[in-house]
Amino acid sequence: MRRLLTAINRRMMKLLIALALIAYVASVWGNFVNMSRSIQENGEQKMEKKIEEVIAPLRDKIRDLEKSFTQKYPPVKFLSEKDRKRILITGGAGFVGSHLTDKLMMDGHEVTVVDNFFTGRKRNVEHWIGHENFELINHDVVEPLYIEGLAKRVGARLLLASTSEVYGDPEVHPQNEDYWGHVNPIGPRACYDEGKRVAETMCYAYMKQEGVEVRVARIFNTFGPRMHMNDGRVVSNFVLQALQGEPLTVYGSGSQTRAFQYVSCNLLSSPPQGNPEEHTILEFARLIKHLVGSGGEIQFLSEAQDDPQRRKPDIRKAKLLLGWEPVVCRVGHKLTLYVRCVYTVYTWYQK
Ligand SMILES: O=c1ccn([C@@H]2O[C@H](COP(=O)(O)OP(=O)(O)O[C@H]3OC[C@@H](O)[C@H](O)[C@H]3O)[C@@H](O)[C@H]2O)c(=O)[nH]1
Repeated sequence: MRRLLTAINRRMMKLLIALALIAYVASVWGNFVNMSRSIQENGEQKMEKKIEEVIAPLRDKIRDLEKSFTQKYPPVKFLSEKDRKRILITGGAGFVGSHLTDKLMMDGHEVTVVDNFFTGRKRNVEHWIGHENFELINHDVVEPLYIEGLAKRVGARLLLASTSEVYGDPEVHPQNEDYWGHVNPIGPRACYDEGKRVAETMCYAYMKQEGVEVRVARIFNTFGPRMHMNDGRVVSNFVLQALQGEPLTVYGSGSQTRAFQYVSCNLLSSPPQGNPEEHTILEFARLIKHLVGSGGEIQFLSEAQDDPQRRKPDIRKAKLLLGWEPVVCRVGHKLTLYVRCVYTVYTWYQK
């Protein structure tokens, strides 16, 4: 009996040991499985993180692309086939050109912009990219006669964007359409001034010889959003200098005058184009200083050679024949509107 019990106990012992062994192996195995699972999970997380890092910028790109597909364009008028014009704007991605592009697009015309992007910027017209009425071509129109030839071939009317610089340092004040100007042909400003004068000459010669319809707009000092910050003109210089707390650089005594025109006023077409509200450069410097509220002093530098001393457009003819006058910086509203316009540029630069 004792022997039987001992045998049973022994068996039980063996069984218990076997069970304990199995439990031990199972727990070791369980730990091993857990460990390898957590290693795997860790690895997966790391991998997921890496994939996410690679994918995130792609996802942003896709979102941008989707946005551009569903892009909302500025409101465009509907024009019938008969009234809708096909218009080519050379330099249409530049400062003035892009505002003209906006106006003509919103008026419902088909606009093709050709620009070599030397000074023009794609972002100035990017809000039209993809619109069915809009085309953007990167091309250098080196030869104005090419454009005149094109105008002749397709029977188009040609508008030349000329400048008040064709009057040089004027001896007639204010300057009207009939004044021939007073330009130093070998001075530092000559290339620009004479370049525009010869462009006018060629357009008129082409009109006489080939019967191409030509218009010339002599644009006076223009400012507004999309102006180049570093082109050295007085509006950009003063606004930037004031924003950076630097002295405002006035060339000469500052008694020379200009009549500044807000860019959108230019687009109502009439030669010459400008705001007949005349200010001295010193007044203008004080105005900017006051607006920006900077501590920058006014610094007088030496006078620029051949700098026109007085400039202001005579807009009587445009008013009489075309009913045109600047609407934003209108005469009579003096400083309030004028300040608002300068402020627009200031906020544009701040952006
Ligand atoms: O930092 C400056 C810059 C300019 N000026 C003065 O401010 C006046 C205006 O100078 P800008 O260079 O802005 O403009 P300008 O009138 O000389 O020429 C302008 O005229 C008509 C446009 O067609 C031309 O593109 C533009 O250059 C000038 O008397 C100039 O000497 C300063 O006193 N300080």
